[in-house]
Amino acid sequence: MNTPLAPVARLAGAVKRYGARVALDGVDLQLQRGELLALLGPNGAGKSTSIALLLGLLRPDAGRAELFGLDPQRIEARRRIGVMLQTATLPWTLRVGELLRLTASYYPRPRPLNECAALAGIGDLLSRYYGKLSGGQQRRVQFALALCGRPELLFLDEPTVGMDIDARQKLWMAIRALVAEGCAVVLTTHYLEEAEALAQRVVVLDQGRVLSEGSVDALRARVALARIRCRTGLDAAAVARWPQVASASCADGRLHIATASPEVVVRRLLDADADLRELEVLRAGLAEAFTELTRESLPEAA
Ligand SMILES: Nc1ncnc2c1ncn2[C@@H]1O[C@H](COP(=O)(O)OP(=O)(O)OP(=O)(O)O)[C@@H](O)[C@H]1O
Repeated sequence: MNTPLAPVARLAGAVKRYGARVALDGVDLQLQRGELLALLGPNGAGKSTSIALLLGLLRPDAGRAELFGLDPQRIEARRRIGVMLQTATLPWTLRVGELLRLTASYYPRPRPLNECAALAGIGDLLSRYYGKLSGGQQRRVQFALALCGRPELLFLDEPTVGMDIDARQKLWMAIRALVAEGCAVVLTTHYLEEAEALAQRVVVLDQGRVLSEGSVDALRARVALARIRCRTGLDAAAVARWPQVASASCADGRLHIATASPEVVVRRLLDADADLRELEVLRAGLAEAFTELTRESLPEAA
């Protein structure tokens, strides 16, 4: 019989307070080899604090944080991870190739420089000074630095902020290639389409607690919403008050509706507006599920 492998990262009942503020209130999460976990949640939910505990940058007030079954501050654990945080302080006066060689030298079994450059799409930037690159180019270099030690676990904290669409797509491809090699990834993002495109499992945090955990499909199913789009003269605010409508808003000249009862709402829309055009009914995406989940968790008084 196979013995289950120890998780590559684990928080168990993790509590973290900043003075009187409880940033994490008993969070459990686990990550296995080759798994991509998206950590989602509104601002202040506790995502960065969770990552800081797993990186050993902060210590939990109660509970445990482990990397590969070890204390995250142990060098044996740290050598096996790669990190791309939201802010990076790197020497501006070094060329990209120099930065990559320097960072790779800290690891016992680094990935060859050309391979890192190809994965991160920075082959043409190696002789440029880091400080003179654009924000999006700097993010790509930071990604190359995160993967150059051949990590078994990669932390990507909002990795594609500031990237154009092409750079984002290339980064997604590189992340998929790393996961296919067996690398585990913890990804935080506010772009829900990013989580949808990459994640096998999603953990939604809110106010320091795990609100939901499961596959992207399971999360969608839990919320069981559909999306309706159409061109209509109907007022979005009035439609939002219909009993079966979870939310309604106007964008790109169209009315966008989220509902658990699409058939009822479509019938009512067609009755209310004989000139209604371009009607579409789609399965809800992660964005609707996420909005619905975090809305449900608001206190009654709100
Ligand atoms: N150094 C600190 N001192 C005091 N409070 C803090 C500190 N860092 C975070 N907090 C608080 O802890 C809570 C969790 O913050 P955290 O940065 O983990 O959230 P987040 O989910 O990463 O948010 P964002 O999406 O905005 O990055 C918030 O209420 C935040 O205000």
